[in-house]
This record gives sequence, structure tokens and C-alpha cells, in this order.
Amino acid sequence: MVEMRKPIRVAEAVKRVMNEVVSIGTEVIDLEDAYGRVLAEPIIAKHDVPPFDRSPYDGFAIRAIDSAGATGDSRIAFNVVGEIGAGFVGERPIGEKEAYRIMTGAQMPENADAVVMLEQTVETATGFTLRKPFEPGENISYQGEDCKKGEQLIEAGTLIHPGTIALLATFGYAQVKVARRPIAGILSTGTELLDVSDALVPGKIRNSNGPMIRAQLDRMGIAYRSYGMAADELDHCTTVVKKALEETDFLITTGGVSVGDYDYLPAIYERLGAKVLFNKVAMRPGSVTTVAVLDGKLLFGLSGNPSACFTGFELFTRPAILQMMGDTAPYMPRMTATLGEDFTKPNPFTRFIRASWAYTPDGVVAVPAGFNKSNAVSSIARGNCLIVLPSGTRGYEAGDVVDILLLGSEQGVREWTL
Ligand SMILES: Nc1nc2c(c(=O)[nH]1)N[C@H]1C(S)=C(S)[C@@H](COP(=O)(O)OP(=O)(O)OC[C@H]3O[C@@H](n4cnc5c(N)ncnc54)[C@H](O)[C@@H]3O)O[C@H]1N2
Ligand code: MOO
Ligand SMILES: [Mg+2]
Repeated sequence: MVEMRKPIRVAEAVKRVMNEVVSIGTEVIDLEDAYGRVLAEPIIAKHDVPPFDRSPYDGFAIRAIDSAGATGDSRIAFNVVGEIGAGFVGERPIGEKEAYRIMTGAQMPENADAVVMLEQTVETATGFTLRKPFEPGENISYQGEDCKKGEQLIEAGTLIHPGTIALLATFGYAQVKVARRPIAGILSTGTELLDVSDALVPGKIRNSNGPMIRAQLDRMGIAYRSYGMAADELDHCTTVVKKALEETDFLITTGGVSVGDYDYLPAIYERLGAKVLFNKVAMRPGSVTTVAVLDGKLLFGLSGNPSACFTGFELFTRPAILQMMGDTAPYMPRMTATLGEDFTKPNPFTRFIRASWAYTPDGVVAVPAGFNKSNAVSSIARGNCLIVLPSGTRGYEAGDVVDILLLGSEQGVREWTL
């Protein structure tokens, strides 16, 4: 008798996985290696930014009071007492009708409270004249206007991007405390699989899931150990899975999770004593996606069908990895879009359509990326998002508003309602 599996909702499946995620710990690394890591400490302003009042322009630092009453017909003349380039400080305070020539980023000299841009002046033998009055404080970049000392600027659990790196560098974080990165294991199962460089022979196909998963991990900056391909043999596959689990923090297998005679992952989980979190999800593709856990390590049994494999990774594996690293926004961002063409199939299960979104004069439009069955490989290559059609809905028409999940985005969200 074939086992009858009971599908659970996608949101419930995601929750079950996330509930099993164990944090991977922290480490201190050099700032130059920190891009793509998750902050394990908040960024606190160690000092004001800017750390001193400075000029935002190339011009002259003056006392605003000295410019009072200036007009085009009665220009006011200033004597220039010196020059301050960025990185230098003025030697003395300025007095009445005195000015420092000052460059963008240079510290304001004592007594000066306004900056006149070079373009607003006419040069004279001893300085310049100007034709309008300046307010005290005009054209000054104030100490602390960007960040105040002691302020918490970014919270722990945030993914470090180039802007975060700039902030860390500003405060002198030569080293930064981040989450460790887990090491993934990858195993492609299937007696039919050939290596990428092999010529096709009858009945066989090339392994595309292995390289795809490696790239999905690369996109996240996650290192992996590849266990290559394994033929559908129970003993051999069990040995490889066991070894992989010993050597890595979690394991991704592809294929062998359905009810076929050579689908051995369910038997392997049983042999190893792994707890199966689910083996059927009310989604398409990827309904047979199975996730199990053993000794705190997750085993992602992704389907062999390429589109199902891809989708299973994005929906379950990716947020779990990010959560292992303490990322507080581990889910793909969601947007609404106008459907660009009819999609007439009914959706007994939640459907994730590989699609391509673009911003057009009509707003964001998402178009299915061609052949969209679970075994499709071409639409994964063309797509940049997943259209989500909820279960229980009928066909959709061009012009309908749909939700999309953005692939490959650095920006995450804290919650999903799938
Ligand atoms: N009687 C039933 N049959 C099937 C069911 C079901 O519920 N009852 N589910 C179907 C669904 S849905 C899917 S999806 C597949 C899932 O199959 P498996 O995860 O067990 O994967 P395999 O059987 O190993 O392979 C499926 C398919 O994918 C190809 N494949 C496998 N690995 C790779 C790879 N690394 N690169 C490229 N392509 C790969 C494989 O050759 C098969 O064509 O089961 C349905 N059947
Ligand atoms: O798991 Mo299958 O991908 O739903 O077609
Ligand atoms: Mg199968």
C-alpha cells in the first residue's frame, strides 16, 4: 500500500522548520570580511557624526553678523586670514569682517557660524565681497547631525550590506561581532544523474539541482561541502547522509522524497531516527518537500524536480539559514504586481509561479516565465520572482493583482503570511 501523506499549509511548514532552527553562535571577524554577515551586536554610535562642525561647501567661513545688510549695490568686503583644507584646523578665531577660505569637510574655525559658497563671492586683493546676508548657522554641517554619541543605530540581527560597512568603519569597528556562518552539505540523489560534463546517454539526465543549490548558497555567501551524486541505493545513501551530517551544520538533499520505489529519503530518515517535520506541503511545485531534524541539525529533503527543488530552497532552506545566523528579517520581500498574462489553471494548492517582474508605465507587472510545471528548468532560469496564488483560487487573468516574492534580494522581511 502506498503511504497516504497529509498535506500541511505552507505557512505551517515554514513555522515548523523555523521552530527547529538552532542558532549557530558568534565570532569576531575583520571588517573587511563582514559583508553579507549578520550583526551579532548592535551598532552604537561611539561618537558624534560628524565629530565636529564642518563646512558642507568649498567657500569661506564667516561670522553671519558681519554679512548683515549686504546687497548687490552695497556689497560687504571680508579679509581672508588663512585657508583650511579638509583634515586641517584654523589656527585662530576670526574677528570682525574676517574669513577663512574653507574646503568641504574642513572643521569650522572658532567664531565662524556661516559658510559662503565660492560661487556667491567676488574675489578682491585681500579677500572677497558678498551680496547677501547670511543667517547664523547657514551652510554648516553640525556635529552630531547624522548620529549622536551613544545612540543605537542598527540592531543586532541585521544583515551587513555596504552601507552597514560604511557605518562600522565610521566608528572604528576594525573588528565586528557577527553570527558564524553555517556549513551546508549538498547531496544530489538519483541513479539517472550524469555529471555536468558527461554526454547524454539514454535514460539519463545531467544533474542540474546540485549546481543550482550551490549557486543558491553562493548567493547567500554560505559555504558548503558537496557530497556529489549518489545512485538510489538505500545503504549507500544512508552512509553518505550520515557522514554529511557529521561534517556539516545542515544537509540539503535533492530527489528521492516522493513515494516511488527508489525514493529512499523517507527510509533514510527512519533508519537514522530523524524526526520528520512534514512530508507533504499544500503547495505546487514542491508538494513532496520533506524536512527532518536529527540532533538539532536540519535535513532538507528537496524534491528532485528542478522547479520544486528551487522553490523548496527559497521557501524553507533560505529563511532557516538566515535564522541560524540570527537574522531577524529572514524572509523574501513581498510585493503586489499586476499579472501580465492569463494563468488559467485552478490552484487546489498554493502555487508558486516562476515569473519575471518589471516596473512598467502601468506599475509593477509580473509575467510567468514560460513552461511552469514542477519539472521545468527553463522558467527558473528566466524568473526573478515567484508569483503566489493562494490555494482554493481559480484561474487568474491578465490585469489581476497578485502577490510576488522577490528572489535574490538582500533586503528581508520579518514575517510571511503564505
Ligand atoms: N505516485 C506519486 N508520484 C509522484 C508524486 C506523488 O505524490 N505520488 N509526487 C510527484 C511530485 S509532486 C514530485 S515533485 C516528484 C518528486 O520526486 P522526488 O523528490 O522523489 O525526486 P525523484 O523521484 O528523485 O526525481 C523527480 C524528477 O526530478 C529529476 N531529478 C532528480 N534529481 C535531479 C537533479 N539533481 N537534477 C535534475 N533533475 C533531477 C528526476 O530525474 C525526475 O524526473 O514526484 C512525483 N511523483
Ligand atoms: O512536489 Mo511536486 O513539485 O508538487 O510537482
Ligand atoms: Mg521520486
